[in-house]
Parts: sequence; structure tokens; C-alpha cells
Amino acid sequence: MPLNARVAVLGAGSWGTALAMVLARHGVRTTLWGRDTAAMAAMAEARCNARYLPDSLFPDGLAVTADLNSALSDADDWLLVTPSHAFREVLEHACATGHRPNGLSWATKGFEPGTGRFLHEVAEDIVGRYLPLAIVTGPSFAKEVAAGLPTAVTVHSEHEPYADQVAKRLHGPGFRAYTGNDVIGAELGGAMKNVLAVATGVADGMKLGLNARAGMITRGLNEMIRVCHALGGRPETLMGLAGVGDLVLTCTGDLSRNRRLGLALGRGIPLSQAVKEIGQVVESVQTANEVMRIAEKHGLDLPITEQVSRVLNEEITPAEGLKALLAREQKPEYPPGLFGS
Ligand SMILES: NC(=O)C1=CN([C@@H]2O[C@H](COP(=O)(O)OP(=O)(O)OC[C@H]3O[C@@H](n4cnc5c(N)ncnc54)[C@H](OP(=O)(O)O)[C@@H]3O)[C@@H](O)[C@H]2O)C=CC1
Ligand SMILES: O=C(CO)COP(=O)(O)O
Repeated sequence: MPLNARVAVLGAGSWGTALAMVLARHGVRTTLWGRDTAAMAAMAEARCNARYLPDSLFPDGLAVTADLNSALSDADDWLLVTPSHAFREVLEHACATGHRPNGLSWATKGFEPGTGRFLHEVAEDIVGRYLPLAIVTGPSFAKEVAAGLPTAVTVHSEHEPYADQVAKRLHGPGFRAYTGNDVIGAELGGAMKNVLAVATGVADGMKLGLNARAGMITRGLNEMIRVCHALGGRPETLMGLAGVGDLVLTCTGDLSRNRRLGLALGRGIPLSQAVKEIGQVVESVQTANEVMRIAEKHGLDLPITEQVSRVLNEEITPAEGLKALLAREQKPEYPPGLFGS
């Protein structure tokens, strides 16, 4: 796969648009596909995604279309950036065009809703085991990326040359792309941090203080590491951009939709109203249930994730969730054997 490959970015929300802009800024021939014909025509005309990133103009050379077949017809590489609930559907539609890429990457953060399966497993179901797959993840608010502010992400693939190619295309002035080969750890970090951002947002919304915020982030990281260990990912991946980096960004940055959902819930705003006011994808609403599905399967105790899931399912109030967390028994910080000791 040549570095001067043509890339089709599938999903024209805030993150798909921002990544397409990064690629085009770096001279990669890029086509951004979105499902809304009128919105894509307006983007082509205004050279801007007025709904999701109104302050940033498209670089020259970025093509936009609502025609999936034409987006894929000359694309060597596909980068999927839909919400997780649309991942399977969009990838199936893309494959149904009859076109095939040389590699498939995605920047979606979440699991397949209803099954708790990783997106790399869903991708393998659809495209088979032999196409190189990669995940692009890390601390990266679309608005800042579109504005050209410095950002670092990481690209993980079992096929290391592919991770390298995807990263090299994204890498450029102001946008650093590292590589790794721990797909499970990288996917898990990006998905779980959204749930933990809700927990931290709730704590901040309830004005529990800075100690509570730091405690929530750190104990949340501990939950991530325990799930990663159980699933065969590498805990050190979570010490990097895919874990701590994204966790800190999303738990503390008010650009995060997941954090804003938590803030609203902590202030007593009903879930449906909070989600409506955010008006964009809030992955934690589904991801919390999927992490709990994984926890049950592997016999894991994930108290913060569990309380977030119960709040998001409207079984308990944030105050009840907090009470349950604070009533837990005293214990060692790390369960025996987590880091091999
Ligand atoms: N925004 C960010 O800063 C970052 C987001 N991410 C992840 O990227 C993924 C996408 O999020 P983001 O771009 O922010 O979301 P947005 O809410 O900004 O946009 C979602 C986009 O997905 C489209 N979409 C929804 N359902 C479908 C479908 N069935 N078929 C095709 N397109 C569909 C929407 O189309 P329409 O407008 O027509 O509804 C819209 O263009 C999420 O997993 C998120 O966690 C990761 C890193 C950063
Ligand atoms: O994943 C993100 C930043 O890395 C975006 O977070 P939100 O989906 O919470 O806005």
C-alpha cells in the first residue's frame, strides 16, 4: 500500500470531517462521505461542515460526496468514523458496493451495541481476517484538530506495516500519530474512557470537589486496566495516549460530550433532555451497558462503570450511585496478580 494512497473517510460528523481535513492538509487524496445528500452538497458548496465544525474551512483537495459508490471507487484505504451503532451497517453497505480497500482503519470509539463485541471483531466478520485492520485513537477533540491545534493520537494494528502507513498519512505539522500493536488495549481505552467521563462529569456536576475528580479518574483507570488484563490486552497501552491520555482529556475537558452528559446528570437534568441538548453522538449511553456485559462474562467487579450504567439506564439517581460507591469495603489498591506480581 503506497503512502500516496487515496483514502475514503466514511462518516461526516465532527470526527470524520476533522480527520479528513488532517489527511487533505497533508496532501493525501481524500474523499469524505456522509449519508445526508443535502448536507454533503452544502459542504461542497461552503467548503465547511457547517453543522459539526462551523469554524474551520476545508483544505483544498478534500472531496466530499453522499455517493458511497463514487467515494469508494478509487479509494485504496477506508477510514470509518461513524458512531459505533452505525459501524456494521456502514461497513456492510460499503462492501456491498463491490469495492475492496487494501486496508481498513476506524476512529470510532465503542463496542457493537447489544453484543459487547469489539469493532475489530465486527470488521473481521464483514471483511474477513486477511485485510489489514487498524484503530486510530487517543486524546483528540475534533474541534481542536479542525482548528489545527497540536494533537497526538496512536494507531494500533496487528499488521504493524499497516499501522505505520495509516500513522504516516495522518502525521504532519501539529498532528502526531504514534503506532502500536495492541488492538484490544487501544479499543478498550477509547471505549471505556467515555463511561468514566460520565462518572467524572457527574461528580463535578454534584460539586464533589477536585479530590473526588482525581479519585474517580484514577479508580476508573484501575477498572480499565482490570478489563484489559482479562481480555488479553496489554495494560501498558492504557498508560499511553489510548488510555490515560484520552481519559484525562475526556474527564476534564468540557468539549467532551460524555463529560457534559455527566455534568448535566449531576446537576439534576434528566437523561433525555441532556442527550437532546448535546445533540451529537454520546457513546457512553450504549458503551456502559456493553462494558457491564463484558464484566459479567469475565466475573469482573467494576463499581464505577456499574453505577454509571445504572444511572444511564435510569435505575438509580446519581446521588444513589455515589452513595453506593462510598459505601464499598476497604481493599488493596490493585488486585493480586494484575501486573504479574
Ligand atoms: N468528536 C470527537 O472529538 C471525537 C469522536 N470520536 C468518535 O468518533 C465517532 C463518531 O463521532 P462524531 O463524528 O464525533 O459524531 P457526531 O455526532 O459529530 O456525528 C455523527 C455522524 O455519524 C453519522 N451517522 C449516524 N448514523 C449513521 C448511519 N447509520 N450511517 C451513516 N452515518 C451515520 C451522522 O450523520 P447525520 O449528521 O446525517 O446524522 C453524523 O455525520 C464516535 O465513535 C466518537 O466516539 C473519536 C475521537 C474524537
Ligand atoms: O473521544 C473524544 C476525544 O478523544 C471525544 O470525546 P466525547 O465523545 O466525549 O466528546
